[in-house]
Amino acid sequence: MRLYNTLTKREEELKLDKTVRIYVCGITAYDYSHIGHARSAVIFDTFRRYLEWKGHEVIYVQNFTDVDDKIVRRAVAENRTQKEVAEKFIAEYFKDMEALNVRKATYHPKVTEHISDIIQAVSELIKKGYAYEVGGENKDVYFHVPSFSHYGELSGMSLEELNRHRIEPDERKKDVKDFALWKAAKEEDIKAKAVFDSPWGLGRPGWHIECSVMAAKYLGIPFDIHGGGKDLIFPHHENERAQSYALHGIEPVRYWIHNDFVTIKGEKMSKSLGNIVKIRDVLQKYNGEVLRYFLLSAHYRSPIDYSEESIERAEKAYSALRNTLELIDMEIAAFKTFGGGEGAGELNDATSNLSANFISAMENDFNTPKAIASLHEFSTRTNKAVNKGLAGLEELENAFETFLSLCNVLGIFVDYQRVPVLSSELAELVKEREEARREKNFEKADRIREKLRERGYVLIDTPRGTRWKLV
Ligand SMILES: Nc1ncnc2c1ncn2[C@@H]1O[C@H](COP(=O)(O)OP(=O)(O)OP(=O)(O)O)[C@@H](O)[C@H]1O
Ligand SMILES: [Zn+2]
Repeated sequence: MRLYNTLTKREEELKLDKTVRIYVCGITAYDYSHIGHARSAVIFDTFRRYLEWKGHEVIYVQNFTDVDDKIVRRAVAENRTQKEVAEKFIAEYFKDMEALNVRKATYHPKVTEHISDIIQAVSELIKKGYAYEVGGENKDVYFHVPSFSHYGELSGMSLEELNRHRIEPDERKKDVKDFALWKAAKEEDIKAKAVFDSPWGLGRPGWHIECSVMAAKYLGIPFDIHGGGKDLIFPHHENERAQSYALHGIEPVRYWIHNDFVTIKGEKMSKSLGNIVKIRDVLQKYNGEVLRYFLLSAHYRSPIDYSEESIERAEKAYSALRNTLELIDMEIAAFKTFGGGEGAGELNDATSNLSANFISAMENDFNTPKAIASLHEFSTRTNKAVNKGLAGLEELENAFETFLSLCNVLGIFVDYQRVPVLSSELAELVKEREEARREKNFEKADRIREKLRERGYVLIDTPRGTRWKLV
């Protein structure tokens, strides 16, 4: 599989062992999640599903930032604690993710549950000469950027550009680029109960150190893949790499993978711009799988623009795939109930093309829109073959299995309920009804239709005979 690596800035052949270790930055839990957050979650969940489908074991870690300025601000405004705010939005996040078929990670570590690991890492960075303390009773600790010679390589920023970014201004810093590993407690932090005891007094971790520490703890260093939205490349991932490299003395991550944004009228969806669409707002109107399909319908390294029209288009396309799945399944159930189904093998070619094209798209920088196009090509061909009565039982079963398993790789139709084979009693009724229709006894035909509906089946009349599905 080839993937674009942000660190080397080119596509590379992924070299993976049987076990693949992935870390993806999670949300800062201070508000409901929007569909920009959903994109990152869905893309990396799909990546995980694909690797598992290929036979890998995936250890997947996604953190929660549960202590941070924005959480503290909200807690103080609402007279609550940091923990209360974070716990609420973590629970809401899980609800949203469930609707999108985003599986739980192997581990979902939280910052507040790793304070002692973080303190240990910060102490070590000081000991190794990469970090320094400033201040009085409660101290700040900064990472000294000039002490790490590879700084800037991930984001590809020059020293000049880096010096222009005045993050965390503090005249006590030795260099403008230095960033916080540990932050001395402020009044607000104490109010929100967001402070911890440390060798530097009361305070809390800076943002970046959490990911270095939790990734190393759950995955070991180096690990295979680090993901996140592209807004995280700088400063978050640049700083994370610096910390981990300094701590472990080696390149900490083998492949850095970043997704582009969900935009709205061409602008990044973000809380600060006030143009967000919450996941749950979309779910009011659309099935979670439709939103998921929409998010996968663009290449992960291109922006995707959300609008009412674009999600509606996704819904139509999603339904077309679902209809084909059902069409195949109904045909299988009919053959299994009534016999017949010798086909000319017309579908076998469509199925093997589907497999080949889907895999080649995914292997080529995880091209989900191309993979989706291969599903639609298959769908068109299959609809034609089935409707013309050219598809036999064996080829249909083969087509069904392949099609569903590839859709499941994308995380759609994961709870698909098979169309059942009819019991001999119900099969007899269906035959009687066909007979009644031939005799133009529509009253009887309707009575039988009603009877089957009561038993949970909807009947569909086709030129090839009766088909049915679950109500
Ligand atoms: N519009 C977006 N499109 C795609 N991914 C996004 C978008 N906004 C955030 N992400 C990604 O979602 C994950 C969680 O982000 P985080 O909680 O830091 O966002 P945030 O800073 O609270 O969001 P916002 O940008 O709205 O303030 C990160 O991987 C981030 O890159
Ligand atoms: Zn992170």
